Amino acid sequence: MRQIPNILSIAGTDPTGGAGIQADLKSFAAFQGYGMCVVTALVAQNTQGVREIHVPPVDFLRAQLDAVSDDVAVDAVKIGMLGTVPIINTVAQWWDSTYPQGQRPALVVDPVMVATSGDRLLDAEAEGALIDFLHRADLITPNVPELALLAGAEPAAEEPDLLDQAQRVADAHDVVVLSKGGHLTGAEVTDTLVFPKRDGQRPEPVSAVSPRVDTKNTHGTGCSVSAAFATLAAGGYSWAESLPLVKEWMTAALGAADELEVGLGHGPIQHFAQLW
Ligand SMILES: Nc1ncnc2c1ncn2[C@@H]1O[C@H](COP(=O)(O)OP(=O)(O)O)[C@@H](O)[C@H]1O
Ligand SMILES: Cc1ncc(COP(=O)(O)O)c(N)n1
Repeated sequence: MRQIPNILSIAGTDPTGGAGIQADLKSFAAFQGYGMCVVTALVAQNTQGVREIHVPPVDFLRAQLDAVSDDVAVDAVKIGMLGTVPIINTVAQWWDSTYPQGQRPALVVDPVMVATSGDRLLDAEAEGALIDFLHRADLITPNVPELALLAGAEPAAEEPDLLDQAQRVADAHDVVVLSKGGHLTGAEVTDTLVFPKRDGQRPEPVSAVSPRVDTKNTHGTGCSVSAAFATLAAGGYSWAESLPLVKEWMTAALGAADELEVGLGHGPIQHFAQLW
C-alpha cells in the first residue's frame, strides 16, 4: 500500500471554499491523503446560495478524467455533484472503461441533489441517471432528503424510518449506505452504516453518535464527510473503522466553525480544528 494515498474528487466547485471540490481537498489533507480533482461544474455560489452553474462540454470532462487516470494510480475516488444526465453518463463511461474489474479504486458517492441553501444542484431529469449510477459505488452518503428520494419515500423524521430507507437503498444497489442524521432534530446526531444483504445475511449496522453542535455553519459537511471516508478507505481502513474517526473529526470541525469568519450565510466548517 502507498504510504500517502492518492484520492480523486469528481465534483463541482464552491468559490468560497466551503463545499464541493474545495471542501474535498481540505478533507483529503486533514486525513493525510494526496488530493486531486476533476471539475464537473463551475458553481457561482457562496454561503448564502447558488447563483449560476456552468457545466463543461462532456469531451473536456472526459479529457480531465483521462488526464488523471492515464498518469496516476488512484487509490480512492469521491464523487459529488454530477448535475446533468450527460455529465453522469460521461463519468460512468470513464469509470467502466478505466476500471473494468479487479483492482478498482474504492468509490464513495455523495448523491448531491440540493445545497444546504435549498438550491438544486442536480437537474430534476437527472435523478434517474444518478440512481442508475449507484451500483458502481462501495459507499453512498445521502442526507435525509436525498435518502428519501433514493428510497422513493417521504423524508424520515425519526431514526427507525431512516434506517429502514437505508436498508432498502442498500439492497436495491448492493451498496453500503451511510445514513446521516444531521437533518433530524434532537440533542444528538447519529450516523449509521447500513450494509446490503448478501447471501441472505445482513451485517449489523454500525453507528456513531455525537452531541448536536449548535451552529449555522454547516456548509459542506456532507462533501467533507464523504471525502474523509474515501481517504481512509484509500489508506486501508474499513467503513466501520472509519466511522468513529470521521464522526469525531466532523464534530470538532463543526465545533470550531464559528472561529472562521467566512460569509454571511451558512459558513464553512473548520477542517483543521484538530491540527491548528
Ligand atoms: N449540528 C450538527 N452537529 C453535529 N454533527 C452534525 C451536525 N450537522 C451535521 N452533522 C454531521 O455532519 C455530517 C453531514 O450530515 P448531514 O447534515 O446530515 O448531511 P449533508 O451535509 O449532506 O446535508 C454527518 O456526519 C452529521 O452527523
Ligand atoms: C459544488 C457543490 N457540491 C455540493 C454542495 C452541497 O454542500 P453540502 O455538503 O452543504 O450539502 C454544494 N453546496 N456545492
